[in-house]
Amino acid sequence: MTRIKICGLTREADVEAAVAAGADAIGFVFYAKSPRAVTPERARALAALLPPFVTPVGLFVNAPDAELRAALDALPNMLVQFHGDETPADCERIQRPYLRAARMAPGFDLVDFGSQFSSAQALLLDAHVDSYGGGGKVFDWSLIPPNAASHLVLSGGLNAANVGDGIARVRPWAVDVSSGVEVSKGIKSADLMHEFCRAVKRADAGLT
Ligand SMILES: O=C(O)c1ccccc1N[C@@H]1O[C@H](COP(=O)(O)O)[C@@H](O)[C@H]1O
Repeated sequence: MTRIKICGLTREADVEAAVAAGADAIGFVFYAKSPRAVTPERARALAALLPPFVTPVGLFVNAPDAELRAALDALPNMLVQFHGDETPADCERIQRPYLRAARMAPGFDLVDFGSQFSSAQALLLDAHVDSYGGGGKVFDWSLIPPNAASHLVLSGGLNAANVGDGIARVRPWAVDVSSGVEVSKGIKSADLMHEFCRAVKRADAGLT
């Protein structure tokens, strides 16, 4: 079963629709330069809507310690997604389970990256974009070496039309989507989230 993370939520209605669609994890972006950024207070209010077994995930890009700490304090059960240039020591210092984003491009050594971040719960594979992420860009999945990590989260430009192919080819532990279920940046579409989750279930059933 492929787990589903929907990232970059900013509105109560979108959180409720994502849960209804079947998301296993909901991402909150704590990166001020992102159009999807939320404050710790806002994320806490949104995360309060999550039922049991749906995980809040906090996304950070090279966050100063004080910002990181404020968000971690506001959401004590949040899984952390490091999406910038954080070192293994930066990631381990917070003493929380974390995902480490790898920005995939030709020549990137994912096996070496994975061994540096062996304490990560999973590697999240995203396309290399100047803005760090959320760019809706698909990377070349053939860049993923076999056995790159025990748990991979496939992301980068996924949508209902291509996620089945991604699952069939990469066999990830989870998929992560942001722009592919949006009507505009930070504003999700309930219909697109449902279509995306249905496409994942179809792929899991071998129907694509
Ligand atoms: O969503 C953002 O604004 C963002 C900003 C900085 C780093 C990562 C960001 N989002 C993550 O990017 C990937 C791919 O998103 P998309 O589906 O291609 O739009 C995903 O993991 C988001 O969590």
